[in-house]
Amino acid sequence: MNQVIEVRNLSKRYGETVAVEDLSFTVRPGRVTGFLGPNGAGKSTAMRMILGLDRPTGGRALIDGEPFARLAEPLRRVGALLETTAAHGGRRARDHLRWLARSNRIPERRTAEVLRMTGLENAARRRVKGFSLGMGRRLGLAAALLGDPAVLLLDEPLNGLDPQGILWVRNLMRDLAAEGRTVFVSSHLMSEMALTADHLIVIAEGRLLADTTAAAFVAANSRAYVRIRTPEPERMRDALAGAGIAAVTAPDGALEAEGAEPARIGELAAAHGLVVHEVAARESSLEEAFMRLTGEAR
Ligand SMILES: Nc1ncnc2c1ncn2[C@@H]1O[C@H](COP(=O)(O)OP(=O)(O)OP(=O)(O)O)[C@@H](O)[C@H]1O
Repeated sequence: MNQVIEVRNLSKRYGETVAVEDLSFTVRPGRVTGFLGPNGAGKSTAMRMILGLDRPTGGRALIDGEPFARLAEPLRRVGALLETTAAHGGRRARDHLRWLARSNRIPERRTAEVLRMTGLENAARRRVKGFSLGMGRRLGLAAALLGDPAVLLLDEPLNGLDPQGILWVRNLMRDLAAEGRTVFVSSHLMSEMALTADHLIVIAEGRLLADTTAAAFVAANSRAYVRIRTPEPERMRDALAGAGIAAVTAPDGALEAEGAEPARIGELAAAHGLVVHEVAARESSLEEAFMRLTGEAR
């Protein structure tokens, strides 16, 4: 079993709306792959097609070389958490999992294991309709883990979780990948994925924008610079240029200089008799880089 998710020229249209357009990528085991895109980018639609819940208008998605619909006992091969994953509200958490286990010939003792893994032991006998959003997500994860699957697809698993819950899910995903599983997780937050994912697949408006390691994305998109505020920006810019330091003007009129430390800039200002109101080392955020990248798609 190679545990690879393969998406080839996948497209989906809803009437006039293009949800996914000619998307191709491969998701490999042993690492967390983040599936990133702004709201409405087509992440959920692509995941639903991989899981055989939506029919593509073009292309195909394969898991272990087969369409999901052809996998025998799918819960034992692929665990999925979708934004719409729901349990019957009147059911108790444990009974919901037992019912799922029975339908996939999964031993009943596994339900206690996944309830423990997801921190729901004490809620096992509670009815699902009384669950908080975070507990519902935990129950969804418990269901995804039930069949001990080698492939996991998680659609926005961090939504609705408190900081503790976010940390817990992040560690869980990393552990699952370290065990050699394929972990494919969608998010609209770059900052979150930079902390969790080893590899990134970025889409906007249904199209692929980047397929890269998270480290390469961070290196390519984080920019260190020094922000300088002065009443004489033109003279400051000349002084910087004279020292071979390039600077650009920010929308608020401050200068942003690259390739020099704040101390060097302070010394230059003093040497030229320039008044400065601010000299600060800054780094552009990944969220900005992500917005630039996905914004350019428009
Ligand atoms: N059943 C549907 N009928 C019509 N249009 C749909 C349907 N499902 C999705 N769409 C449209 O397809 C596009 C992609 O939606 P999708 O939910 O896949 O995006 P997403 O990246 O998962 O966004 P989000 O982060 O908001 O969940 C959107 O324009 C959406 O309105």
